Amino acid sequence: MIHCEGLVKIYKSSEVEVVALQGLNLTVEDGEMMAIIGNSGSGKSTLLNILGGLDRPSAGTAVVGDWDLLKMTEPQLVEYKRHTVGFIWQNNGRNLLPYMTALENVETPMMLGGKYDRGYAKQLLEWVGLKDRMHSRLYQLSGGEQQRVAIAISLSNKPKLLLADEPTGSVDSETSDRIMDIFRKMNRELGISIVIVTHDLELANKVDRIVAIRDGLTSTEFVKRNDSLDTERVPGSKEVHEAFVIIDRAGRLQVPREYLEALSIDERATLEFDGERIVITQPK
Ligand SMILES: Nc1ncnc2c1ncn2[C@@H]1O[C@H](COP(=O)(O)OP(=O)(O)OP(=O)(O)O)[C@@H](O)[C@H]1O
Repeated sequence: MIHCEGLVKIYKSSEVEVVALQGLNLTVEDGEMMAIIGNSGSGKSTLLNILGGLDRPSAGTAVVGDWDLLKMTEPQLVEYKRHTVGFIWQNNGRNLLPYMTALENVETPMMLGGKYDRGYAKQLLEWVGLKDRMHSRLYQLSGGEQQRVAIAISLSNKPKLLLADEPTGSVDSETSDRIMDIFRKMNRELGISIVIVTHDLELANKVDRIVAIRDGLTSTEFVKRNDSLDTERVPGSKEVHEAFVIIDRAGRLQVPREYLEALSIDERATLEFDGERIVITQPK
């Protein structure tokens, strides 16, 4: 579904240049539900905005389905946003119309996209648990309910890929669980690929794969250890993820800063290979 290689994003203003993505690699399979984690400023939103067609990459490869995000013309970008991706923000106020009902809020983008389908709009609201509130105006709904309307809207164009930037950032833990259940259901039943950006490790643990971004590069990947086990059916089971460091085609990997600091390794290190292990040490 997603293939990024050597992806670079540079923000330029008159005085400064910020390299937000420095050659990032990421692959997401069709039908996968995964999370991206990373510290503030690591480049998570930049990546999501590029994948959502809201921002243009500076260099590298970024392909989503059949679309090449570096080569797309403006009209193709509009087409892409309209039919291939759905987007959910933490603060969805900018998408929702407060004096319209939940149903009208879902129907409006359908009309703009030329695919009006009232039955499907109602079905979406039912899926997100708002069957009884679909005729309520937005300002009459709680923050969590509004977030669920935003999820219904993001699915209104029947996207193949759903991008969610901190989707549970402003709701309580019960609503957060509910939102994750909805994502899981959409992923399983509609086969939508889902990428969730989050600070919340609890949330990230509910997906099969987590990719950590550090300084604009994918650094570590965590894969659920026993993904053949349906953990939802095993009460009290803890989901276990195994950590892998990501190595790109050129053999580059990111060594966690705390490891380097603990060994006082600065610009150079010694690399030894003993036939089984590669050992990084401080130069003698
Ligand atoms: N429009 C912009 N102009 C200039 N610099 C930007 C712009 N947007 C982001 N940046 C910079 O790019 C880097 C990555 O920002 P980004 O918003 O992608 O990080 P993030 O991981 O999503 O952070 P957070 O978790 O705080 O949202 C940061 O150094 C940020 O200051």
